[in-house]
Parts: sequence; C-alpha cells; structure tokens
Amino acid sequence: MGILEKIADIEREVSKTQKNKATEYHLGLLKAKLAKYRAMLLEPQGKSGPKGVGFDVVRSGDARVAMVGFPSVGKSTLLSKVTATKSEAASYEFTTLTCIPGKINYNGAQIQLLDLPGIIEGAAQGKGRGRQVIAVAKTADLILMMLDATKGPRQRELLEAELEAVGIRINTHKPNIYFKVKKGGGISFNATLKLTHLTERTVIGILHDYKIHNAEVLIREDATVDQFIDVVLGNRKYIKCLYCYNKIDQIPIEEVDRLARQDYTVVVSCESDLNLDYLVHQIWHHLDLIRVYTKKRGEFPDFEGGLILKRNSTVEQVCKAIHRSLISEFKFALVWGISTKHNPQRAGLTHIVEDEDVIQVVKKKA
Ligand SMILES: Nc1nc2c(ncn2[C@@H]2O[C@H](COP(=O)(O)OP(=O)(O)OP(=O)(O)O)[C@@H](O)[C@H]2O)c(=O)[nH]1
Ligand SMILES: [K+]
Ligand SMILES: [Mg+2]
Repeated sequence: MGILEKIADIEREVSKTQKNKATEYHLGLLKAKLAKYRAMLLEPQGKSGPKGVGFDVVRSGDARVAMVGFPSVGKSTLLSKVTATKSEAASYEFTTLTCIPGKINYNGAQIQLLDLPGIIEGAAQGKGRGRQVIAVAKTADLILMMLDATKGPRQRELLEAELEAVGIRINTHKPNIYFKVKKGGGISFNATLKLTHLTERTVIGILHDYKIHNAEVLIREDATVDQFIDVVLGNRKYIKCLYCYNKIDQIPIEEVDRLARQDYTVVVSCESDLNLDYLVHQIWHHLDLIRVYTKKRGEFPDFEGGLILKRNSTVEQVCKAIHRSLISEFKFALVWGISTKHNPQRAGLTHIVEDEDVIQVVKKKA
C-alpha cells in the first residue's frame, strides 16, 4: 500500500471515530501516524517532477509576501497593478510558471511581493508545481491567499488544507509547550493548568509512537493533540495569512459586504482598481513592521531615512540596522516616542522600541 492510501485510510478512520474520552487516546495515536506519513510525503524524492528552476528568487527588501491561489484568480494581475513589475496575465490557467518578484514601496518599507503559479488540489503531494510554490510560501513573512470572489468557500478550505499538510500554520501562535528530548529518565509530564484535550497517557502514547522514551514535557496552555504533535515534530512554520478576494466587480454588493467582514480579509478588484490601496495598507499592517528614526546629537531627526524593523525590536536591533560595529561602541541610547515615559529617556540595548520612535545612540569615549 502506498503512502497516499495509508493516509486516506487513517483519515477515514479518524473521521469515523467519535470524539470522546474513551476514544481520545486512540485518536491521538492515529493523528501521530498521520503526521508521520505526511512528513514522508514531503521528503525530497530526487526522481521525476519539475525541479525548483525559477523559484529560488533572492530575498530583498524588508519583508516578503507570497501569493498563493488557484489558477486564474488574478495573482499576476495584482502584481502588475501594485508593483512596477509586469507579470503576464491571461484568461487561461497556468499562465505563470515560475516565481516572479515585484516590489511594493509603502511607509518607507520595501516589500517583496512574489507572484507564483496557480496551485491545485494535491499540491502538497507534488501535483503540478505545488511543492515548489509551497516551499516558497514557507519562506514568506506573510501569505497572501488570492481567492476568486465568484467561487464558493471550498477554494479557501482546499488551500488551507494544502498549507496545513506541509506544516504551515496560519494565523495562530506556536503552542506554549516546553518539550525537550532527554538521554534518560523516562518521560516527565507536567501541566500548569487543567487540560481538556490532552492526557498524560495520550502524550506518552504519541511520544512512544515516535520512538521517544525520554523527554520533558511541560504544557502551559490547553493544547490539542494536533498542537502537541506540531511541537514534537518541531518543523512547523507559523505564518500570518491575509485572504484577498478578487473580482468583486462580478458579484452583488451584499456578497462583497459579507466577504469583507471576515477576519484577515480584504476584498478587491484588480481589474477595476477597487480597494488596492487598502490591500497594500493591510499587507503592511499584517507584516507588523515599524519605522524608527535616528538622530545625531544637536541635529534634527532624519525623518527621510527611517529604519524598518519588526515589531518588538530592541535598541540592539536598531544599532545593528545602523551599523554592525555600533554595538561595541554603544554606551546608551536616548529615545523619544511612545516607548518611553520621559522624552528623551536613557535606554539600554534591551529596550523595546515602538513605531515612530526617535533614537540617538551615545557612544563610549574612544
Ligand atoms: N472580472 C475580473 N477579472 C479579473 C480581475 N482580475 C483579474 N481578472 C482576470 O482573470 C484572468 C486571470 O488573471 P491572471 O492574473 O492571469 O490570474 P493568475 O492567478 O495569475 O493565473 P495563473 O498564473 O494562470 O495561475 C485574466 O483574464 C484577468 O483579466 C478582476 O478584478 N475582475
Ligand atoms: K491566468
Ligand atoms: Mg499568473
């Protein structure tokens, strides 16, 4: 029996099994097996299938956004609208065959937007160019899921399932579970709160299934079996996803309104130029970038050349962004802005800066 059939078999059994206390342990083991087979599917196979030619685009700018979607939803049309790059768009499917980068300039940030071939159901298992597309998606800071507003909800469910199958977890955080494999001592299991999904028995059963017999497990949130397996496998990618419904020029206004009210969602029409500015703004917003300004002693801040950083960056990261050698000369920083109580305030390397802060680095005397 091939891996695909094994997966189908287990999925069938999971869906047939009623969820309750009595079946919890059994379901946990089934899910562990499922994750194992899926991982085998994703291992590079070296044989047939198109190589990654045209997909290894160099990262550039402050952040990377990858467009993922079925064929002909308008990905290339969008790239051509919001960047200076032209990507061929046409009414037939699979117009785009490689990864095409464009650049968005917004709020002083340079955002790399990647146009990719359309993917189809079964992409994660290597159908079409699915595997390469998804490999690129894994490197993104934000996934822009392009959807056709004239089609039903199934396209989104299918795409989510494809991302899920390759270990991408969207719009969720890494489970708060401490897990460490040990040399000996058996499995120590602890939880800081009452668990409603996991039991010690299930956890140990899953770990034994992965041939792990010595480990420390400390559960710090009410995690599910799937979340626990994610932590054990450890190779999951937690990425934000923005859903973009295109072609709203083709649907009634009530439907546009309904779609637009969903979480993490923007509705647009690339062809009729509807809402594209708002989409770019939302991309920036969900990338969680901030801009800080530097200032020299006795001079005005440099409001032209701000530094773009990830939210929750520290003064240390600001220094590194200015110059690599600055850290060794750093004495303290003066910070003006909403991250401080007084303006200016003396701050050390671990101080977390905020959007629009102004920073002056004071160096040690040479
Ligand atoms: N009505 C309408 N059609 C659109 C819109 N945006 C794109 N299209 C049309 O949709 C078709 C597909 O557009 P593409 O940009 O090639 O789509 P794609 O997702 O890049 O397609 P592949 O590269 O083949 O995966 C083209 O005929 C576009 O003119 C839109 O906002 N409204
Ligand atoms: K197309
Ligand atoms: Mg295209």
